Amino acid sequence: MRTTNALLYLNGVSVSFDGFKALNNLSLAIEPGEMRAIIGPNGAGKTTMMDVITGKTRPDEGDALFEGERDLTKLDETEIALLGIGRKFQKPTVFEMHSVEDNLLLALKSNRTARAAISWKPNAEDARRIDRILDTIRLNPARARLAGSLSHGQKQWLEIGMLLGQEPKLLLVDEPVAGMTDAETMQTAELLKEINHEKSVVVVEHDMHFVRELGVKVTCLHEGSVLAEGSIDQVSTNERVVEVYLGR
Ligand SMILES: Nc1ncnc2c1ncn2[C@@H]1O[C@H](COP(=O)(O)OP(=O)(O)OP(=O)(O)O)[C@@H](O)[C@H]1O
Repeated sequence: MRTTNALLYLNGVSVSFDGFKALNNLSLAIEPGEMRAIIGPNGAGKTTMMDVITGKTRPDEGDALFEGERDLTKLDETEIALLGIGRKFQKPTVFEMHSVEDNLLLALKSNRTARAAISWKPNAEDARRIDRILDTIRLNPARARLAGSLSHGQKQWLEIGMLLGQEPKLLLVDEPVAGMTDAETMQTAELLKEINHEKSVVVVEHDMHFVRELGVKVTCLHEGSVLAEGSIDQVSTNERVVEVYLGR
């Protein structure tokens, strides 16, 4: 097996559905501490890539190495989550009838093994962690509110907070700003930049204002492989990217 210093290294990954190649020899490396934005037209393979990283989909070919040694293609979804890869899906799935704070407590609790979770009581350290997360996700003033009463954007932030409660090393975030107001979108960029001080992040997003605001390296996928990679200015002026994605 190859050795790599990358946190996440996809090498020649292919996935076919009924003969259709959703991923086609995809190679990509995310460095430790990096935040990467992934863009690309509908059907480019972004979700399938996330599914391979999280063990939901097994590739037909290729490796997916985490921290240089763990082959994600040999692990199941739970094992991959325990390794420190957390995923946030597009639609928020917070517990609407619980308070913001209790949602975060539940996330901390579910981070325990089933046996340890039964008798788990939050201690002072857990309380500090929840305070920190609430500050990061801008929901400290709303900590006692029912999650169901939050705006769509706030629910997305709460779910990002719940993900942080699991203490992942790498966060995968799928279209976080879809349906957000412009102000929420810009705040989400700030929030992810803060999170990136401590964690690596891969964010899939169509909103190019948001991607520009992130100010990170961008990868454009097309037909299951990398079409272009570089700064937002390099990628957004790439002729092929304009042709297949931005110019539509
Ligand atoms: N389980 C499946 N069975 C059959 N085809 C699938 C399956 N999952 C994905 N595909 C196909 O694979 C291709 C890649 O899909 P994928 O969802 O990864 O793209 P995407 O880049 O995430 O698109 P979007 O921006 O619309 O979310 C699409 O053509 C899709 O129809």
